[in-house]
Amino acid sequence: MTKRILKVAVGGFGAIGKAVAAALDQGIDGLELVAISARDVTKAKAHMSAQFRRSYDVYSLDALATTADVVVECCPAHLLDQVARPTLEAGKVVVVASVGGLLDAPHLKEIAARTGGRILVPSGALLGLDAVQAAAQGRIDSVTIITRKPPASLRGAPAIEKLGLDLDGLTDPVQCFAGSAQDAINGFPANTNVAVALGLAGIGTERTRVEVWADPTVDRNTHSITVMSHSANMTMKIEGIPSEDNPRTGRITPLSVISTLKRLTAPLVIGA
Ligand SMILES: NC(=O)C1=CN([C@@H]2O[C@H](COP(=O)(O)OP(=O)(O)OC[C@H]3O[C@@H](n4cnc5c(N)ncnc54)[C@H](OP(=O)(O)O)[C@@H]3O)[C@@H](O)[C@H]2O)C=CC1
Ligand SMILES: O=C([O-])CC(=O)C(=O)O
Repeated sequence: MTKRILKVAVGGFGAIGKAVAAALDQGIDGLELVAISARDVTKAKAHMSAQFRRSYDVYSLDALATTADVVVECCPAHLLDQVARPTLEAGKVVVVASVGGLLDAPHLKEIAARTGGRILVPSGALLGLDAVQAAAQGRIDSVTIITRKPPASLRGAPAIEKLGLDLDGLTDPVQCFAGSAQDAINGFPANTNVAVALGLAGIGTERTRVEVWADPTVDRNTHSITVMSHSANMTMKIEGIPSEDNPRTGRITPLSVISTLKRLTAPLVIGA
């Protein structure tokens, strides 16, 4: 019997999308890149012809599902629905990077339940979601995530604009937010997807406590997590190196997406 090859499309060609597409272009057993989506099509084609083994078709976000079995969403969060809805309506798999966008789109889960489509959320820039989900099968008492980022990684966040914080002038760490993951994502839509993922894995985004710090003393996107539960207490920390393309996004995030894609066809799955 021949192994099934899954056709993959990548929606968004920024820090995550380019890295995921590049890995697929290099060749991953069981997966085939068939299309990408980009806002600037000319730039994307130039990138592919300079950096990739071959060039791939460029589709609009909402058309990716017509050509692929699995669509990777890695575009700005407000476009999540354009990628995910048609993919799920077709009963296919969407891998979501903009996890925060899921909070505004409960209908996506309903569509998936109706059609047999699936929404997969990789660990992204976080760690330990497997253990948090295991603990959530029993009783979790509290979940806290403290995010410290180099000031440049927070540039453009609506909460920073609202605070009027001069990120370039910071010499000491400044707490920019304390509250729930549900609220954090509104102020930091490109910085607290991890907090939303943690909330969805554990006790929900309302009960998951978040702090965000602009910290000129760190050069990594640092997330420290504490979970108190009936089965285990956890303290976890990840120091992600910001990517060259987009300092808001750590280098590990596209690697996490690739790991999720590989597990779709792998004969042995660890940490499932
Ligand atoms: N789950 C997690 O742990 C993490 C999640 N994220 C989230 O993942 C998402 C992607 O992140 P990242 O790759 O860093 O973001 P980038 O901004 O680097 O890339 C997004 C890409 O989408 C493109 N785009 C914009 N509009 C369209 C459109 N209409 N059609 C096709 N493409 C479009 C942008 O093009 P252009 O640049 O030309 O506008 C850009 O290239 C974000 O929502 C981010 O917040 C990020 C880090 C961690
Ligand atoms: O890379 C990171 O540190 C995480 C991030 O931006 C996010 O969760 O949105």
